[in-house]
Amino acid sequence: MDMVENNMKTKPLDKSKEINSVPLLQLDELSVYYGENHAVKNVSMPIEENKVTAFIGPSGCGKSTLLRTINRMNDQISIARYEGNIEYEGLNLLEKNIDVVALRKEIGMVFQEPNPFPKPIKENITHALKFMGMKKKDMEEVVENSLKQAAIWDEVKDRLKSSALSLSGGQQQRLCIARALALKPRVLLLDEPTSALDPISSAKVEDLIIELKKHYTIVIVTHNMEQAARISDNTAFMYNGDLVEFGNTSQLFTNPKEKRTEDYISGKFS
Ligand SMILES: Nc1ncnc2c1ncn2[C@@H]1O[C@H](COP(=O)(O)OP(=O)(O)OP(=O)(O)O)[C@@H](O)[C@H]1O
Repeated sequence: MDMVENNMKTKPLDKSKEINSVPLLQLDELSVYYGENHAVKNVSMPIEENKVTAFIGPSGCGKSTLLRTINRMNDQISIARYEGNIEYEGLNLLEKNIDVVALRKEIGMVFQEPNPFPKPIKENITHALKFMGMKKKDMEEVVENSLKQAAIWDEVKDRLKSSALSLSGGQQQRLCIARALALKPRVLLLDEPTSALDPISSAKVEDLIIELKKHYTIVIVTHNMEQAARISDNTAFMYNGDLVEFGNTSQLFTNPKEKRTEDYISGKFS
């Protein structure tokens, strides 16, 4: 996908936080400010391809800000500004000339509250495809495939013309995931995608995330440490804007290197 006017080279990266494979995204000395508030402080970490990376940490530590910076959602906040690099395919995604619309197709996002359009189920998928000029017969295939990938096809295939708002919260969230998948992203950013759902719906979304990582790279913000332990391969623990510890999830949960990580995962503070 062509996301820039001119191809550009990024400066050499700090590889100190790198893990075994070549990462799809590399965050390098990334800082995000809201006015004077330094919300994310010099974060460097890799995001591996076809893995689930979880961001955990107490409320206000900068998890969502970090997530939203990856596909430039924070551009919509006038007082937000950032420094550093997010390297992806040889580009720095924070450069001004990045086409953020193309970027958000390639790095899609699903939010905490399911937010389907108040339109028929099928139109939730086809809405963006129409704008992209896709032919009707190609759309049928994309609708079916993306609903199947989001593990909701069997539940909706006979009611595609019903309003998306007639679905349960968990079904709505899987529809939102299908809507993001229809744009053929490489990366999915999930901001607490199960926190508004009941346990059964949450479990379905967790199963779906594990299935989706075969084809997509997933980054998830979660307050739920059991969830991070269950579904993620790598975990970043943040505290007060700092990346305190990053590493393999089972290692971080069973043998954390930092005292603050240990205190957080053992429930000494929340
Ligand atoms: N739109 C905004 N405008 C100004 N400041 C913001 C904005 N969004 C977040 N912040 C500030 O940035 C810091 C980090 O917030 P952020 O929402 O990223 O944390 P979080 O770890 O995701 O929290 P939570 O778990 O409660 O969602 C906080 O100090 C917060 O007040």
